[in-house]
Amino acid sequence: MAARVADAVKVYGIGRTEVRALDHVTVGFPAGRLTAIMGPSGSGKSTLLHCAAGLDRLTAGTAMIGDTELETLNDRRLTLLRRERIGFVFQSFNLVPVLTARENITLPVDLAGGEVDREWVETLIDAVGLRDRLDHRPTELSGGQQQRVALARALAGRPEVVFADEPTGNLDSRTGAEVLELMRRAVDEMEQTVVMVTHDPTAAGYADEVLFLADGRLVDRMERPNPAGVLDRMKAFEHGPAAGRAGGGGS
Ligand SMILES: Nc1ncnc2c1ncn2[C@@H]1O[C@H](COP(=O)(O)OP(=O)(O)OP(=O)(O)O)[C@@H](O)[C@H]1O
Repeated sequence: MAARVADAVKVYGIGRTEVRALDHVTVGFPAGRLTAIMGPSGSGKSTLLHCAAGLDRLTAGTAMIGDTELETLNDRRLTLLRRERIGFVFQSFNLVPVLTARENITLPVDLAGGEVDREWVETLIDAVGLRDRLDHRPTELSGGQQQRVALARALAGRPEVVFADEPTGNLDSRTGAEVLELMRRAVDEMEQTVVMVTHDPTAAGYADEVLFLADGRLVDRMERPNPAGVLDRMKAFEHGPAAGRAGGGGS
């Protein structure tokens, strides 16, 4: 497993304002696969992604990247682990506005003090189709181009796993499809591992497996998903997880 959580509990707030965002979730994210996390709004998708990626800490349970238990790391070592071993893609691209596309792509590796693998970066630049936009700053790029920069940036350090939170949430469907195809290629052709939160059954259709959350619990999973099947399963969950289990077909 590239990453996993075991018996993961995340509670926000205390007393009357307490929200149990993750309620004993155990799940692994296999290396060399694209896993999608779906579920209704508020079901804990982003919380699971953030805790698995070391952006936030669990209240109880364990989160692991490879063989490293994140609970054993202090904040400084957790930051280093994120820099050195994880790639991130966010809905809002999160590029540095004053840097060019090329500088954005190599920034995390530069920050980690690592050697930039020039050949690999050139491969990524061609893979995401940005060769003719490298000297542009983010404001001079379309949303789809910005997200392709963000994806190349996430992959630049050959991370053990890329975590993507609604990577196509700000893109139209055609541009979103381009980004999803690139994530698929990163897995199939570059042996990368991607974990993606999405609301979109079409996006989930690019995954090897879809995990379904409801009320902070893992309620179902689907191998080799197709968008129609994912949509059906989602509709069932909108009427409660019990309905989802009863109505969902095989996985
Ligand atoms: N920082 C926080 N403080 C308090 N409650 C929070 C915080 N972050 C999330 N929550 C709550 O935890 C629950 C799970 O939130 P989370 O963002 O993980 O859900 P989600 O499935 O990603 O939702 P969405 O699809 O709407 O983004 C929700 O009830 C949310 O209101």
